[in-house]
Amino acid sequence: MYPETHTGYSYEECRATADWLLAQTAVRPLVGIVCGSGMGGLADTLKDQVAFNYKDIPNFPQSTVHGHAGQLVFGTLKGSPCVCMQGRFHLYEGYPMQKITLPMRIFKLLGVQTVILTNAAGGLNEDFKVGDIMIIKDHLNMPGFAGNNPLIGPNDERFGVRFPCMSDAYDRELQQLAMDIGNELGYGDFLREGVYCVLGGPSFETIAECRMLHKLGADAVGMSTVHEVIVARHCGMRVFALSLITNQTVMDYDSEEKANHEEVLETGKSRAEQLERLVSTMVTRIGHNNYC
Ligand SMILES: O=P(O)(O)O[C@@H]1C[C@H](O)[C@@H](CO)O1
Ligand SMILES: Nc1nc2[nH]cnc2c(=O)[nH]1
Repeated sequence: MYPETHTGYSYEECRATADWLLAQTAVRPLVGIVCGSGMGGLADTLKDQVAFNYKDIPNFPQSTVHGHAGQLVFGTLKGSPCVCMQGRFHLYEGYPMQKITLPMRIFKLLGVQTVILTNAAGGLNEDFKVGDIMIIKDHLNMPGFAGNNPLIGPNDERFGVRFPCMSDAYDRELQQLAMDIGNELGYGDFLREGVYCVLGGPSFETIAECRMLHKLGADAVGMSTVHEVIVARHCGMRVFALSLITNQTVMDYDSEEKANHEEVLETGKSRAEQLERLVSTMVTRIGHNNYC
């Protein structure tokens, strides 16, 4: 009934992957973290690490992008048990959406309650600067408008309902917590909030596309996160996400600027320490069983 590309992995296959991982580590993570381009250093801050190469994990895809190491790292962040994806999967790598988002279901079956996602994004909001950290309050799912959603295909109720709500995709308590911590850490000058728009990539946007996305209400544009968020919410995990504004998108035909991946990775490096401090402080302050 459904084409092969829309069937994804079964509940039993996801369970087998999660059980394989649980058998090899004593860490029982309550928080799952996904590192964006150039932000993999976050995983290095975990203590008592047990790390797995993606190629060794049953059913896992491989990372093919520079700046995404391809390791799943278990450990503790200031005493809190976590699992961290040092490298994520993108549509443009050629994987079906069900494969890109498989790790969210594995997180859920490992016992994760809260997912923290980071990404590199181009700034569309003219008030944003390179190096700003944007707390994501909502998203525009452009591939979704064209009928590409990771939940297309048979729905297994053991993961979640057929028609999940997305008006509460980004947890408001966690957004407030991030804002409070950011202000305490003195990040007020570069901490923002806004709407993230996902496109398929890998080409960066044209000037006309950037102008259109801005008019549609997007503050930043990228190539990830949204599909993971949809699957994480579908299976009932709380979600917090942030974008590092690694480049300002080009909106002007007189501009000489050109988006490039090297700049993205450079900005990631230059903000790595602040980003790591924000995320690790959040992890220590997140309550579980749905309380903050
Ligand atoms: O994984 P993220 O969303 O951080 O990666 C962004 C989008 C592309 O993969 C890459 C472009 O430089 O960075
Ligand atoms: N689509 C898109 N993704 C990005 N990732 C980092 N910068 C950008 C950008 O300008 N556009």
